Amino acid sequence: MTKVIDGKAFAANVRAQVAAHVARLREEQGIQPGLAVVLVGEDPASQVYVRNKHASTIEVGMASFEHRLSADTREADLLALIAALNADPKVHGILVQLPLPKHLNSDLVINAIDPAKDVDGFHISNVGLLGTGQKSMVPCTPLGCLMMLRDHHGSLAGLNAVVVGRSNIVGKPMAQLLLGDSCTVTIAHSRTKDLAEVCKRADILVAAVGRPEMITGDMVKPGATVIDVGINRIERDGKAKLVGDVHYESAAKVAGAITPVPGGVGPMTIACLLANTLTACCRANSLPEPEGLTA
Ligand SMILES: NC(=O)C1=CN([C@@H]2O[C@H](COP(=O)(O)OP(=O)(O)OC[C@H]3O[C@@H](n4cnc5c(N)ncnc54)[C@H](OP(=O)(O)O)[C@@H]3O)[C@@H](O)[C@H]2O)C=CC1
Ligand SMILES: Nc1nc(=O)c2c([nH]1)NC[C@@H]1CN(c3ccc(C(=O)N[C@@H](CCC(=O)O)C(=O)O)cc3)C=[N+]21
Repeated sequence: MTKVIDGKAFAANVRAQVAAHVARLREEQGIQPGLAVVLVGEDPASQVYVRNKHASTIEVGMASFEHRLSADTREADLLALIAALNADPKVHGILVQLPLPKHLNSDLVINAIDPAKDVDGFHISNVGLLGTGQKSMVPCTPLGCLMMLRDHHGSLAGLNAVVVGRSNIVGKPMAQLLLGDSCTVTIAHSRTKDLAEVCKRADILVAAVGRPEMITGDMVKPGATVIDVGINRIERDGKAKLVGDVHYESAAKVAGAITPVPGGVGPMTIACLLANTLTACCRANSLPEPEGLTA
């Protein structure tokens, strides 16, 4: 029987652990973790996502600071806001929603965030720390995937992992985390030859491509664990629908375990954002970090 990995339930459990830790921090230390989210422009998908994040932040007892800037915001003004958030002791985590409008240099903006407050783990310092196996802030989506994989497999050591996609926000950090857990890692991308054959070797197959239902059952090794990171809004039979990068129906027939979309990786991403904010707050105050919520 194929196991459906319930990311929604898993995420609820992570959020409950975060909430319990936050309550203790407030009672025992008088400290409230705070998360600032910066949204530039009016991309509708980003707006939904930012609203969800705000609600979850409040729900676990953290302070939420939202900054909505117009699409034509000047780079200097965005950098000034980041400098103010870096200096604000009530803010322990800063997230700048991506993608940014084209006239803004996202590398420059991300690298302006204090690495200790970079709860996305995108700052060059955190990328370097992760790559060298040092303590860092770990990107939320790959961290969520890792938590589900560890829960399902116990040890990942020696397993063949294939990550399809090499973006800085998902594919590359995912590969680093799997390597950190001693998988034999392959990173596939748009120039990979015979993608089906490469995927078919995977005990763990992570799809982060951004192409609706591209990974089909015939590309999956029988019994493999399939993690679907994709979030694609498509129209089918005249209705709007959310689908992953994996063709769920055919892949689920072959896989040993699989994450659905919605209800898989997405909810874990938000839960890990809260976990990272809590971790950042504990580090900022030289307090013990939450256990089981970091990589
Ligand atoms: N659930 C969640 O929390 C999150 C979900 N997402 C979703 O995950 C998906 C990936 O996001 P992201 O990493 O930002 O996307 P990017 O567009 O930045 O990267 C996509 C990657 O897929 C590769 N790719 C594209 N086409 C093919 C192909 N035909 N065969 C093999 N590889 C291909 C690209 O290769 P190349 O480098 O050669 O161009 C690239 O490396 C999206 O659907 C996104 O919405 C993203 C973040 C969080
Ligand atoms: N700086 C930055 N950090 C990010 O982590 C980041 C970002 N920018 N830009 C956009 C992507 C995308 N992303 C998602 C998070 C949660 C869901 C999520 O909760 N999805 C629900 C469905 C939600 C729905 O119905 O729309 C689910 O899969 O069940 C989706 C997508 C984070 N991203």
